[in-house]
Amino acid sequence: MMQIVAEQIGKKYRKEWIFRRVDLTLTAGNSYTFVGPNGSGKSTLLQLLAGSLPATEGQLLYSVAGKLLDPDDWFRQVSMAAPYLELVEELTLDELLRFHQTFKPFKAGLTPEVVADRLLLSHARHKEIKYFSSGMKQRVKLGLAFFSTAPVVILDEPTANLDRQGAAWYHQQVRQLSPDCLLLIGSNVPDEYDFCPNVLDVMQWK
Ligand SMILES: Nc1ncnc2c1ncn2[C@@H]1O[C@H](COP(=O)(O)OP(=O)(O)OP(=O)(O)O)[C@@H](O)[C@H]1O
Repeated sequence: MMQIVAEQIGKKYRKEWIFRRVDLTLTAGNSYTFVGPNGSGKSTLLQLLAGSLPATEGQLLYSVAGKLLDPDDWFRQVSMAAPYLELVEELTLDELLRFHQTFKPFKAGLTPEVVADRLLLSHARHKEIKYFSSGMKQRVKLGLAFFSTAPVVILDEPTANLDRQGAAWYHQQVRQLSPDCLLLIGSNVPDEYDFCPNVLDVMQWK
């Protein structure tokens, strides 16, 4: 079983501590939402937990069935969607899905064609991502996270840019995630995490 443990982690930018002494044990099969006001550190903490930003102090551990993973292999465990993570704009949707699949496989039976269909974007398969609307791009980012085999799914502001239909799609998909995955959300919108029993306020780590 996948587990992420944070021991006394802290992050400092220049002279300002964004958070300190964060102790967490995040276990597969659960979802956790990090909440807090704008600028409180939700995105920074999610990027640390994803292993994509280094901590200033403390230690982060990834383990599977009690066995520690090499930090170089963490990225394989994680699929992350966030407004600040860009898609490759020059590719068509079809090309992007094929490219993505080469380093993060989709779940069994999900071909790029099926994924495009699940994204409600079959009509846009041959359109370059740069011509997608912000809501279409957001659906693609979420889909790459939802449909990959990575056991850790991290969603920062998942319904940003989504219209009502897009938000309904998000709710439907997030509830269909495998019960064994570890889901981490960063949010200020209660509707985005109404299904999530573990809500953690980042202000406690100031
Ligand atoms: N690269 C950086 N250099 C300096 N300061 C940074 C950097 N990235 C983030 N910060 C600061 O860290 C703090 C936390 O930012 P972060 O984006 O994690 O907050 P957030 O809770 O996700 O906010 P929001 O709800 O607005 O998305 C902010 O004060 C921000 O200015």
